[in-house]
Amino acid sequence: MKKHTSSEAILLLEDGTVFKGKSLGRIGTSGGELCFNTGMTGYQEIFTDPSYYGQMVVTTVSHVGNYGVQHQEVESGKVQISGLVCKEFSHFFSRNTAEGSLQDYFDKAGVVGICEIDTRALVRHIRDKGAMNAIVSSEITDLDELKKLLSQVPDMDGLELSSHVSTTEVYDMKPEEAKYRVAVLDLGVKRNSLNNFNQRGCEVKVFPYNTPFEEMEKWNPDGYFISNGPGDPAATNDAVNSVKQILEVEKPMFGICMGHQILAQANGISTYKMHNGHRGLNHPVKNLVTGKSEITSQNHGFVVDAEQLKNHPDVEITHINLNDNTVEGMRMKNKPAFSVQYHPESSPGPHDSTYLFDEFVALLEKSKNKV
Ligand SMILES: NC(=O)CC[C@H](N)C(=O)O
Repeated sequence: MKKHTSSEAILLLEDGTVFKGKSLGRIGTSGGELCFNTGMTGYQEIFTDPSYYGQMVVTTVSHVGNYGVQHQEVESGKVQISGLVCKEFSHFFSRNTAEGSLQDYFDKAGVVGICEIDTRALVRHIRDKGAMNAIVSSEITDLDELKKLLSQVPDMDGLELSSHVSTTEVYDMKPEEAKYRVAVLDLGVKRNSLNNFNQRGCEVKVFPYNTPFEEMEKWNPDGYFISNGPGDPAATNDAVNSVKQILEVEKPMFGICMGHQILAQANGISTYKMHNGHRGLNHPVKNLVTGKSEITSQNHGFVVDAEQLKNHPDVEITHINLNDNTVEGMRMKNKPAFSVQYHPESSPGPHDSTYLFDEFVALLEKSKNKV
C-alpha cells in the first residue's frame, strides 16, 4: 500500500476560531455548516447520506477510515458531505471485504478534509456556541482570504437544498412480490428507507422533490412516503403543497426527518433551527403511545415547534426525545398520516425503530381493505 503524505490544513470557524491540522482527501478548499456526529461506526453511510449535503461533519469517534470502504455501504450515489473533520484519519484499512481506502474514496469524490485536530475541544466549542459555518483548506494559508471565502458560504437557516440531491428522473424499485405501491417524494432519500419498503412487499416509485401531487397520484399509489433531506424545511415549499394535497385524499402517509418537518408545515406548524442538532446513533426516544423507549439514529438541525403542535386540534405528539424533550414523532388524529424526526431506517444505527415501517404497511393494508 502506498504511503500517503499529508500537507498542512486549516479549519476556520465563522466566529474566527482557527484549528490547524493535516489534510485528508483531496487538496483544496471547502465550506459548509459544521456539525458533529457522535456515532462510533458507519462513517461511509453518514458521508453518503444526502441530508448532510452542505455540511462539514466532525466525527467524535477518534479513528476514521480504519475499515475502508465498500460499494454497498452507501446511502446514495455519491459522497454528500462538504468536508470531514476528525482526529485520527487512517490511510490504511483492515477489513477483508473492504474495497479501498477512505482516502482514495474521498480523493476520487473531491472531498476536502482536515485531521489531527483536537475534536473534543472543537465539539465543546460548537456545542456551547451553537451551529456555525466553517471553511477547511489545504491550499490557502492566508486567513483573510479564507475569511472572505467563508463569508460566501450560505447560512443553513432558510436554505433550500433538496433540489441539489433529489433524483431528476422518476425511478422504480420493486421487490419480487409487490403487494403495495408507495410513492416516494425524494427530498434526499436514503437507500435504506427504500430497502425497508421493498423488504415489506412495497414497490416504490421515487419522484423528484418538486413533483406536483397530480403527477404522483396518476400512478395510483396505495400510500406516500416523504423522505429525509438536507436544508431548511421552511424553504421547501413545493413539498409542503404536495403534502397538503395528499392529506386531502386521505391515503396513508409516512414522513421521516425532513418528511416529518414537512408534514408539520403542511399543518401550519412551524419548525426552527436548533442551537445544536442531533446527530448520532444513540439518541433515546420515548414512544408516548406504547410507553416504550427506543435508541435511535438521528441527523437533524431543525425541529418542529412543540407548543404549536400541542395546541393543534388535528395533530398529536407520539414520540419525544429523552435528552431534551424535543418532538420526535407525531400523527394526525383523523387521517392515516404519521412521521418521526429520527431515522428508523438507521444505517448506520440500532434497529429498535423499524416497527414504524411495519405500522405504515399495516395502514396500507387497512386502507386497501376499505376500498
Ligand atoms: N435528515 C434529515 O432529513 C434532516 C432534515 C433537515 N434538513 C434538518 O436538518 O433538520
